[in-house]
Amino acid sequence: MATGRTHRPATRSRGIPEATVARLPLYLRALTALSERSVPTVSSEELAAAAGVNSAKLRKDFSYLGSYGTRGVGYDVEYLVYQISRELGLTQDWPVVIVGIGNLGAALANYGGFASRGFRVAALIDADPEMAGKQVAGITVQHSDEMERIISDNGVSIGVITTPPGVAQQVCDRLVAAGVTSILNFAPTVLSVPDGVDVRKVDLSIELQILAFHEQRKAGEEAANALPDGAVPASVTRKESADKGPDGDVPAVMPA
Ligand SMILES: NC(=O)c1ccc[n+]([C@@H]2O[C@H](COP(=O)([O-])OP(=O)(O)OC[C@H]3O[C@@H](n4cnc5c(N)ncnc54)[C@H](O)[C@@H]3O)[C@@H](O)[C@H]2O)c1
Repeated sequence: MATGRTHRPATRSRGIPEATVARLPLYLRALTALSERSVPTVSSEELAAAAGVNSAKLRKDFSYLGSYGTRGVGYDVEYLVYQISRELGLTQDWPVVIVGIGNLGAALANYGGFASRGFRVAALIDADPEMAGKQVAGITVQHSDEMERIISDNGVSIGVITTPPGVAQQVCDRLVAAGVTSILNFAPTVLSVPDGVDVRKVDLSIELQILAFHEQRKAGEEAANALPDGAVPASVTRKESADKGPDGDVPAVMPA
């Protein structure tokens, strides 16, 4: 769901392209489901379908891991889970801090899925003195005055920003100065970071706007199909042209 990009070259240090890295979590999710059902091996076609990826792309991706499968048998599920987890750095514990413990920050803190994937919520930080000392998801919220000490004490390298957008850059700057080198940003703002810091942005409203665009297009196609050959649906034409950007050929999907 992350829609952002990382501030890194397209190829990682060990020669794995960024696009392959982005697909590894999809394979891992599908493989984990197979592992939970005690399925021992899987063909590239089955795994590609489960991960929603083209099977030729999957084979190419796995070749970067040095995993080629066995003809007629497929890939060993457990070994691939291990290989991908190792490649993604998930075989080690990653302490994470969440900054901004409002609706979203508290919901993320309460989400059990992070810990099972190797991400431990080490601290919750908020600027509101009323929030400091409160328990959220069994963790005591700490005041943002303590941010630098908390990051250093817990060896945190990943920070999650769920503050209002107006303060997100300032929070990001403090996180980076304190030693955080990866940021997951939920605030609808573009963050500037120095080289060596990765930022991923999650924005559900942009995802919804893209879906709205596709819904509108499908509705237009249905209306066109319902008309006799050659006729143009006037209302749809008007709506589409009104929603196009300045170039005329791109939808005006505005950032949140
Ligand atoms: N990415 C998405 O899909 C998505 C979805 C929902 C909300 N959001 C965004 O997430 C953010 C949080 O939304 P919310 O509904 O939880 O808001 P909220 O107002 O409930 O919570 C924000 C929290 O941040 C704290 N805060 C403010 N300034 C701070 C600072 N300088 N340092 C530390 N904490 C600070 C506030 O005290 C508050 O507890 C907003 O930017 C919102 O736009 C994103």
